[in-house]
Amino acid sequence: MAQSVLLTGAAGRVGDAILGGLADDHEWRLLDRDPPTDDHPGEFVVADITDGDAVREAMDGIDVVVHLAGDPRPEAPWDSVLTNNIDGTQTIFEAAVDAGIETVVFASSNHAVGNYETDDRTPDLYREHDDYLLDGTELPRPSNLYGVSKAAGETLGRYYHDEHDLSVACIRIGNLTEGHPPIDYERGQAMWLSYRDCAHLFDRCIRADYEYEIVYGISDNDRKYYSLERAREALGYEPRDNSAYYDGEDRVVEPDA
Ligand SMILES: NC(=O)C1=CN([C@@H]2O[C@H](COP(=O)(O)OP(=O)(O)OC[C@H]3O[C@@H](n4cnc5c(N)ncnc54)[C@H](O)[C@@H]3O)[C@@H](O)[C@H]2O)C=CC1
Ligand SMILES: O=C1O[C@H](COP(=O)(O)O)[C@@H](O)[C@H](O)[C@H]1O
Repeated sequence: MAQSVLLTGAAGRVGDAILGGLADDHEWRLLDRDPPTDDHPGEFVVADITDGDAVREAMDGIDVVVHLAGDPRPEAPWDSVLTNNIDGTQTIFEAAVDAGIETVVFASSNHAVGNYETDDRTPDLYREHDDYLLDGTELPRPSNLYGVSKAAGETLGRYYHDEHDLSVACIRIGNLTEGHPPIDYERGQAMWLSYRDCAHLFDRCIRADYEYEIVYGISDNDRKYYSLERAREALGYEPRDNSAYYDGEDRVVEPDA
């Protein structure tokens, strides 16, 4: 069933992938502190996610919040992730409770668990023969302060689920790259998320019934070290892309990819 969705961070890359695939599938209200530069579906609210009043107003009549807004830089400094990623995400969850929203989907990151990639595991971890898999039940092990902020967002989601009954899905997104997997970057190929798999995954998060979930958001890459089992089971995610279908440059080597 089509839902009424508030998409924060709508002017960014993940927002672009989601709207590129799902513009006609839901009723969209878009929010970003940057005004739109292109055509977009639905209403566009220019606001900062740390502005509780503006965020609460933007949630009026909304069923599902997809929360992408934040500082996405792995090297982002503490003051920025504290404000945009931690305070901003808490503002979103609190406003969602006030507005009677049922479901919040949170854009977490591979960097929440980046320090499982220890020297003794890499680079084999990024290769097809290696069978080490993280499955979403492991403790956070952030690789930078940005990753700390994403682990904090997941914990905020856990709290707002347990105390306020929100349904929350945290998606540990890998490396979203348009058109083809990252070139000359094994880690990026292991955690590649194609645009169409990204749109499909967020569609499943919008439509499925769940309590609190942490899942990995990557395509079905042969090189993967993140399990997709929970995303398949809890959300019905069925990825179609695989970085192995490319030749390491930008050419498709599988005819049906
Ligand atoms: N692109 C990727 O491969 C990955 C992205 N993510 C997460 O997905 C989310 C979206 O990432 P991208 O689209 O790549 O980043 P982006 O920088 O392209 O988009 C983020 C958007 O959020 C907006 N924004 C930032 N702070 C805001 C604030 N305080 N109030 C209102 N709007 C604000 C920005 O204006 C921007 O349009 C981020 O939370 C990021 O951490 C996680 C893992 C991988
Ligand atoms: O969380 C994120 O992760 C991706 C992939 O990380 P990288 O260190 O391999 O580049 C990153 O591109 C994106 O900007 C970030 O938000």
